Amino acid sequence: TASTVASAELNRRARAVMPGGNSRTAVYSSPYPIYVRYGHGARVVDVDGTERLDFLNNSTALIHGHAHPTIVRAVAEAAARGTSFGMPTETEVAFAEALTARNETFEHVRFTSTGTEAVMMAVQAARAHTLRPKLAKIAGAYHGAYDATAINNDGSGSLITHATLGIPAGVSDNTVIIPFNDPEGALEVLGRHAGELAAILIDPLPWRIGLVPASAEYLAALRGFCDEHDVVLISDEVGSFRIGMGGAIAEFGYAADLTVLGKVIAGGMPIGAVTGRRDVMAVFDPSAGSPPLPHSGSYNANPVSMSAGLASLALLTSDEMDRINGLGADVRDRMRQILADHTPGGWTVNGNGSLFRVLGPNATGADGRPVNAVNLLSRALLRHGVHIGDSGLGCVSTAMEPDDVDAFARAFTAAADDVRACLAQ
Ligand SMILES: Cc1ncc(COP(=O)(O)O)c(/C=N\OC[C@@H]2NC(=O)[C@H](CON)NC2=O)c1O
Repeated sequence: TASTVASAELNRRARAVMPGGNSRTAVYSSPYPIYVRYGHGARVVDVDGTERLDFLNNSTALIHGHAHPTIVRAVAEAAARGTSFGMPTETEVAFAEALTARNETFEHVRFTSTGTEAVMMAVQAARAHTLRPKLAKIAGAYHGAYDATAINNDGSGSLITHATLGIPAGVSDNTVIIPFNDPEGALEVLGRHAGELAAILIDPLPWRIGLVPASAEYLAALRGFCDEHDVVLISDEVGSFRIGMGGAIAEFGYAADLTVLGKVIAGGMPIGAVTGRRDVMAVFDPSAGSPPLPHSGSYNANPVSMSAGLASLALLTSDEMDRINGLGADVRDRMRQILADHTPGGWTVNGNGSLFRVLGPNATGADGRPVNAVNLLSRALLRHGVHIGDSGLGCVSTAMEPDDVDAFARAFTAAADDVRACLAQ
């Protein structure tokens, strides 16, 4: 097993100055995370010098892998001209044109620095447009750190409202929870709040529920309800936009009123975007005096993120999307076969396009205690030179070739054997 001494020492220093030594819950790992020294293409090298294949790619944001030369050049050239200004730049206009060209429902767009902010502004825009207070979201779905959405966002699927600690009733009372992929159940809940709903917020391929796609019947039911009651349908595609050239809900044959984007659209630089119907986006328009919904942010549309975005979208051609979606299907099939051949069963591999998520059984360890089999698998993969999320999330990047999928499969086989040895026989 590769040394992690340098990571342990860095974490000791980190704990002295940060809660748990951590700035981002999803990156935390006990007893300590592995610290990265640098990444290149499909690989990352840690501070102890160990190289691994990176199939997590920073929670799938790095669709072109690490330090892609075109993106590095775009970032460096932009930074050399100044990293941010109190005035707009041409790259903001060019990126807005490139992004809105990807889907005919993207009539107007507005930039933020994170997906969380974009979700927040989409919900606020829907409330300002409809002057209604309530937001409906899918039980279990994650939409970032905005408190109105940090309710029932842990993948549990329970319709019982449970909010992140400290969220006041004044916030959680305005968030309505609907079941996922249950058209009748969702319409029953929505019908009880019809006149008070500003928006229905969905992720068409929700991570925490297991990366299972929204069904056509479910999307049709929500679309129909929104049309009937003038409710804004918001598709949060921070993670799922990458499954098709126009995004996820378009791939599934439906259209949202607003779409929230992030991650891959800037290929590794901080980014978020709200895009959609011109009449809803008009709440942000300051040209008629003060806008109904003012929205600022020190780095909104900063030229470095905009330049990285132009480079990322230019690299995300239809051929490249088809290629990584093909590799994604191959990696999901390989994992299913390996788990079937090398473990006692109870595993599922879900995902669309270049995304995957491995779900495992509630297992018992050799010591008779319950174990999180997916966590065991992700740790075993780290020992065999591959990084995926500790919840089983991962993806293929455009920096990958079939040889990388072969190397992944070899490591996955060894990791599956390790997991089997850890489980009660
Ligand atoms: C659908 C969706 N909406 C909003 C966000 C927030 O964007 P951000 O502020 O740019 O991080 C995100 C951001 N990150 O998703 C991370 C992803 N989502 C998850 O639910 C899990 C986190 O749980 N361990 N693992 C992950 O890596 C998102 O996926």
